[in-house]
Amino acid sequence: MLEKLNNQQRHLSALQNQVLRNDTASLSEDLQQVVNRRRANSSREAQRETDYLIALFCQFVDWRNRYREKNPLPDTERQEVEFFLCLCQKLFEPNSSIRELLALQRMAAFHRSLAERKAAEAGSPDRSILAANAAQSSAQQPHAVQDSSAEIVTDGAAAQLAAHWETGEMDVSATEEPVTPSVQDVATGGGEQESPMDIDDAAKASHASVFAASGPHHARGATSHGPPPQQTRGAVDKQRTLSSTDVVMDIPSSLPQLAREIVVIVKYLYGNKKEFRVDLTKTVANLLAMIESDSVGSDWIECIRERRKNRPALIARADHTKALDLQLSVMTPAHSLHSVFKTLPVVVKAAGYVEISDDVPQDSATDDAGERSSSNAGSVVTPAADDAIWLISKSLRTACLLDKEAGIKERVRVLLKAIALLFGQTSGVVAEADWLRNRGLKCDLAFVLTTPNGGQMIVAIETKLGDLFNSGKPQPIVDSKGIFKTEDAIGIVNSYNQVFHYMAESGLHVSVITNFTQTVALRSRIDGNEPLVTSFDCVEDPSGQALFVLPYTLLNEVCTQTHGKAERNFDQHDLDGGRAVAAQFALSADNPFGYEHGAMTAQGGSSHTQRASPRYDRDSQRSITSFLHDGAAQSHASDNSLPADIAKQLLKAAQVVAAVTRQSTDLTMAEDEPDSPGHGRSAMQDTSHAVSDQRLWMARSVDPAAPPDCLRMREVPSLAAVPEALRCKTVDDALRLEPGIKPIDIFVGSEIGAGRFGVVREALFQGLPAAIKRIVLHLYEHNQELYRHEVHMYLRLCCLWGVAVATLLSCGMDCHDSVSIITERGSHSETWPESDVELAVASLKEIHRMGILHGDVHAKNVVFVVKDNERRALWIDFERSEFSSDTHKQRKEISRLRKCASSIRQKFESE
Ligand SMILES: Nc1ncnc2c1ncn2[C@@H]1O[C@H](COP(=O)(O)OP(=O)(O)OP(=O)(O)O)[C@@H](O)[C@H]1O
Repeated sequence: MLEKLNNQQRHLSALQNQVLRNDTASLSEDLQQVVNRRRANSSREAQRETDYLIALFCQFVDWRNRYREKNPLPDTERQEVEFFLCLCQKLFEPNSSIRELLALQRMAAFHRSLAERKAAEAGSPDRSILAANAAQSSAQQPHAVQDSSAEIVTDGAAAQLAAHWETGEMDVSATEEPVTPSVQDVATGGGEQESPMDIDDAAKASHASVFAASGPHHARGATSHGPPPQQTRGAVDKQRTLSSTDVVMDIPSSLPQLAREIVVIVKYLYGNKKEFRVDLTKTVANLLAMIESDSVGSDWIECIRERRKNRPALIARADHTKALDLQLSVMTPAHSLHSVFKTLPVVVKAAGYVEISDDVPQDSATDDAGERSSSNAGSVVTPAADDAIWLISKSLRTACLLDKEAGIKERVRVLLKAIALLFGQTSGVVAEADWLRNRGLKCDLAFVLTTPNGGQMIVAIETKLGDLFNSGKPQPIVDSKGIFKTEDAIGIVNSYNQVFHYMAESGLHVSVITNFTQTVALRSRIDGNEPLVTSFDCVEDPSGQALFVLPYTLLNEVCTQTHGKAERNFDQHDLDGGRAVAAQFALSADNPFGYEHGAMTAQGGSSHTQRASPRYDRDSQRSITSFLHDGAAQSHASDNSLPADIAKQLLKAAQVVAAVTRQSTDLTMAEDEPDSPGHGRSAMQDTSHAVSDQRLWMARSVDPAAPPDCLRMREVPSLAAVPEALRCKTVDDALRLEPGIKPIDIFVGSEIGAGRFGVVREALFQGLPAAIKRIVLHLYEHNQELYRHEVHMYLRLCCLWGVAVATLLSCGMDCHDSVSIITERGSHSETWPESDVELAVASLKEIHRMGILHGDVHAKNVVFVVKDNERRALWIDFERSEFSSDTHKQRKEISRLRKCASSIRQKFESE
């Protein structure tokens, strides 16, 4: 029997090594599947690698921005932290070695059980067999596992890294290093271990192999030497003792691959090899030390204990910059979602805050391919360890697309609960489901959970909306022409009500925006367990570019009431009516953004209707207003009336549209006008724009002296543009107008500029006035390069943000095939007085002092802001900037600026 087990074990050793070598020919079917799937994924992943890197980049920038708020310029240490983030992130990637890890893990678990059985049969562990097996497997596959230290470079090895820099690859295939024992070798006490080991020793050694990377290794090469295995063993004794229930994860075996990927990312981040001074040894050591020490883990465990004591208190974060929080909060492309959820126990273990045991029955969660989740093998988080963690792990796996059997409600509910547990309070959510869909994930609802540290995680759910609101019968939400239908919109709203209800149950603070075939934006705010969801917002954005938060309820009400039938499709008028009300809200004196932002939003909303599109001309605006007018009027029709408060809202909304779009010169309608007898019917009957009713709100003739629409669009209306009577004075006012509406993280407004890259729009980014430059990657082959360059330069100039350079608020992968650069928004100087010129010159000099030439000095690339009562000139558009301290070129840039400014001034004066 012993001999049989021994043979089996040997066989497994061989298999495992084959997995590691990607030699699948003679693998068992099971393992072959794992490897094949991994390969398939790799190619798919490879296709989106660039996008993914950009997405990653975006996250890093976000993170870095926050980090740098408190810290000055980047230095080696910080780069290391970023590296650490990369490493964390890469652990999740399907095409990283995670699957291999899982396969290994499974193998190792199997090994352990074999060994245990063997030990049980023999009465005591037969150490010699373990040692013999390991020695044999080691002999069979001397190079099966690369020495991870080969990839761990020290500063001294930077030159060697630089040699690989051009290709962005590290050669990990050949090594002359002594072989680090494979996971199995270690698990079986093998390798060059001479003294026999028991199972715990094996686990220890296994863990030690994890820590092999944390030693003071050197990169391979003429001057570097890997640590002899004996040294690694020496480190073992210092490690904490692990029990036999510890998951055996051979992180070092995956490090070569991880490190290679990370090198690509860092290359992406830093571009310039001279700046690359990352001590990987230290970085990896940090990561591993963290895993080992449980330092992060203990924080978490404390938090979770707290939470358990005081349900449903939210988990307070001990340190948001570390471990799991980071790992899970790094933007997770949809594709990786599966891995995240499937491997959560492993990840949890990696964060070192939960015991993982294979003592409990294995979970039967299945993935969408119907097979057993590989994360189950040998590693199930026990409820005993912590029920919260257990719930998280289990729910995420079962809820997120993995368990087809569970009812949708259950899935959503469990998922949200799990998220609440995991993230505690979440906020600020913007997602475009299309973005996910385009990347191969079918989903109806996408959340981007913003964790307290600002990281984000996309969670996608295929809700089959119909299931939620129509007793399991799916309903199309668009008709054959792709038009969004009213009754379906109602259904969607109802279904989201359900979702929001679950959120409320979970104590989440979540806003949601999601895209359907046509853009649909929904949002809700939930406070504690009291949902404040009384209405939803819905908009179809014709450009497909913008996200707006608009009043759905009103829209729907207006639509059905005015047109009689619910089947009527929403059209632009409906939507614009919605925008008008949103504008009204935004203009309210108490809107959370303050007036200025609100005005911008309002302008964004209303000027949206003004765009050059044939449907957004002045006539269209007129008809919008008429439409609202009619709606209000209809409320007073004898048998089909709108509630008075809705009518009032309509009135206000129309007035705001008129006011904001400067068509209100003869605005005479008072708020109580709809009460006038006879008003409604006639207005309703005559829906043309030329209603000769004196109550018509539109200016009857367009002021010929008024600037053309395209110019007007750029103006931010002043508060004075909104009649006093129309302004909301209190939050209650605003909420009464449109209950439930609150600003969200990103408002994208009208176009404010255009360049080679694409279109720049005004935006509100987390309440700040911003400009979002959207770059469609496929439009121009160098777009990606330009984008990277520009972001890179912004980063280089981070110490001048808000002083001489516009702050880079965010950047990264956007929906569709585009990337965005979001910067703080300023305004151009119209007349370029001498004082502005001097400000701009001073800012330019600051940039020069940083060793950078702007490269595209032009008046349009300077915007002005007022901060601390001080006017500042901020430079934008760094796509053509370059590193140079050439004083001649610097002088040239300054004189060019002066020339540009003075010609604009002269032109202005002559006009
Ligand atoms: N932060 C900002 N604040 C205000 N306006 C901005 C901002 N960023 C960009 N814009 C507007 O958008 C225009 C185009 O932006 P930018 O120059 O960055 O784009 P581009 O595609 O690189 O243009 P170009 O081809 O001219 O280099 C600017 O001239 C400016 O009017």
